[in-house]
Amino acid sequence: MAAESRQPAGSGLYWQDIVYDIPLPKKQRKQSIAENGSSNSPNTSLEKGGELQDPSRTQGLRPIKAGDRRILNGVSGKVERGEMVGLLGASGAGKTTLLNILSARLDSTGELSGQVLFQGSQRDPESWKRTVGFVEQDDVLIPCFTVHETLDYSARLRLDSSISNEEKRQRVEDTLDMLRLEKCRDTRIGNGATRGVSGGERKRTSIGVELVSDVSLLLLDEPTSGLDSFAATNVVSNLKLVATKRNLACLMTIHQPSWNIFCMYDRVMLLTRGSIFYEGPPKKALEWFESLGHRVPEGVNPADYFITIAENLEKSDEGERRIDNLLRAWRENDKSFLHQDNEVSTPSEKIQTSSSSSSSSSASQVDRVLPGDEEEKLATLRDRSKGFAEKKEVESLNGGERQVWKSQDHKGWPTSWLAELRILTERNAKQTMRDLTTLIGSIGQSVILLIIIGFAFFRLGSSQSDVLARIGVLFFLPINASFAVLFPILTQFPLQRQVMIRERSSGLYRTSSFYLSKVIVEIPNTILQRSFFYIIIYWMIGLKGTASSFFIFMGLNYLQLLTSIGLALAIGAASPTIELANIIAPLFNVIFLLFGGNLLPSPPPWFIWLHWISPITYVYSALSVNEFVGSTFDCNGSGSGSGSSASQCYSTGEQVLEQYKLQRFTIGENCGFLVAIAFVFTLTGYFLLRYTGHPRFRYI
Ligand SMILES: Nc1ncnc2c1ncn2[C@@H]1O[C@H](COP(=O)(O)OP(=O)(O)OP(=O)(O)O)[C@@H](O)[C@H]1O
Repeated sequence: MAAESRQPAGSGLYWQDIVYDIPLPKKQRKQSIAENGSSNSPNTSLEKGGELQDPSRTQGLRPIKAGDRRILNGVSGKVERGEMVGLLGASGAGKTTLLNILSARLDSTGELSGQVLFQGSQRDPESWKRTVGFVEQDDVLIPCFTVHETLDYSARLRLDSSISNEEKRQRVEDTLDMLRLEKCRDTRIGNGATRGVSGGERKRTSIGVELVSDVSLLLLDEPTSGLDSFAATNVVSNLKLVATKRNLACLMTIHQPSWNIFCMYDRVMLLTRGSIFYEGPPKKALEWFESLGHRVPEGVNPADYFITIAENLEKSDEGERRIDNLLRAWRENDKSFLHQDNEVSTPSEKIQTSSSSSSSSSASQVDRVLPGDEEEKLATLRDRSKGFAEKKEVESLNGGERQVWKSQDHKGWPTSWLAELRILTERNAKQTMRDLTTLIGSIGQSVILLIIIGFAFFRLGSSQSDVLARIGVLFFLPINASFAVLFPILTQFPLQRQVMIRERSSGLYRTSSFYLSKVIVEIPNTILQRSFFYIIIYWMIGLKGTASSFFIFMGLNYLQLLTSIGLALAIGAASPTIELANIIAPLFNVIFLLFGGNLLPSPPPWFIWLHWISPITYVYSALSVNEFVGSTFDCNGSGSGSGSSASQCYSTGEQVLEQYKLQRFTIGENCGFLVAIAFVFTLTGYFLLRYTGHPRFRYI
């Protein structure tokens, strides 16, 4: 394949002959395979559509297989250090897919080929995550933190432990300054529920999160989407400044930019149907398209116009021919362009590249890779590109403007496991304490239930009806705790999990330190919140009342809280969204409730295991043993005994335990089971998080 022999090299990111095919939807796939014979045959039905849909024929790329759809058609390009390049195209053109391929974050669907080189070599999976900054379209930030705190945590987690705290603080200040975030440094990020920074400030904060470390390459997916034109211009002009100052290679996708923004790029790449139809300085695009007969009408934004003519919105044959011509013209130009320095050749003339796009024009010496597989040419190319990189570095230092940060070793983890744990625990604790809605909601719920349960079972005595009330309340308390613990954790965990996935994609920390920090914060938080409930309810209800039984009551409830925290973390780890978590959580609670008490006197044998894994089984049993052993009750004239009939009387607590089969295990044994269940649930959560929250990379 052509790509194998052409190896570009340079100071930035290069990609060559990227081809990406995905399977068609099931029905169309079946039909396509049926028409073409087998899934390994070339997709002839696509070829009938014309040259446009068969890039493999003209470009020497692999053919599209039956049942597949081509998303990217042999796309090549580059971004040099210090350069800001815009990737434009209509919706569905393949911009995000290309960005995902370049950042190595493409999912495992589809067949991918081509080459991506960074600074002359293939991307090294060991260091790539920390070399590239990737700003996703949707900001994943923690709403309760201020802009400064967000960047500060990012710096502490991203920067090497060899960098002093003072320098880390300085980098945060520099980043705030560079992205013009000074004015809102102490404003919270906010979300739909609480007002925070503006959309543009939020986006610049997301960019700052990546920039605070010394990434060499910044990829951004639609950083201006959802912003008004002022905020969008602001974001792009800031990025331009940062790319120059920090000598960053910066590539961003953008949808419908204003002409003003369009002209800010050093170079633009226009994409349609997975193929490039223009690449070069933005202003030269006017001449290029005019030479093809597409003069921008008066009053129309040229950037919009270029994208529109490469779309067949009218769904006509003429539209198809127009797109065909645009792609063919660029492909033909592209070939002659391979041998040009600083020039964009049009079919009718050669257009000298403007000197204003200095970085791209110098870079264009290595812009296109020489055809053929001659090693000598390749070596020359590498030398030229390295010379270019060195020259730029010297220029930057002489200029004094550029901000050169001490480079880190991008391999391995930035900080030690203990430092990760400390920073993440601090961040988690702060987040939990600041989530006032959840905190007030949980406390409010506890107070209401305290009043209702407390008065419903107020000061139980020793009558037979109070015996049943005691049994009832000892079953109800763990059930209530299970619901009360699960939901607050699950309202926070999915967002934290999302942040974790983003941060782990940048190689910031290990899953174990993140997860342990969560456990460390949740245990005291839950225990503190629930303690006042247990203390008050114990005395309101009038349970046994001895010191030892009170402390055992508290201890047993705490152990049950640990099982609920473990369950919440396991559900949260497996649920990508709050919605899913809120569907799964009640399911477990209801199952544990149903099989954990006396609701089913004899559970079906094939469900008996649910009885044994339910924490309610053990806590209910232990609470009952704690309450009833040694207690005596009034019979009020009814006969004593251990029978189950309503007329029978329980005169001792032991009779109650026997009747309800609650004395199978001692309190100590029940505690052992609860500890084991809490441990298994928590550990399951860890493995689920490791599996579901594992960032996946795909290199070519
Ligand atoms: N894994 C996938 N499964 C199904 N379709 C996919 C997949 N990946 C990409 N596509 C399709 O590839 C095409 C290009 O998608 P991509 O997201 O790259 O477009 P885009 O140019 O970024 O569009 P937009 O500006 O709307 O985000 C779309 O038609 C999309 O549906």
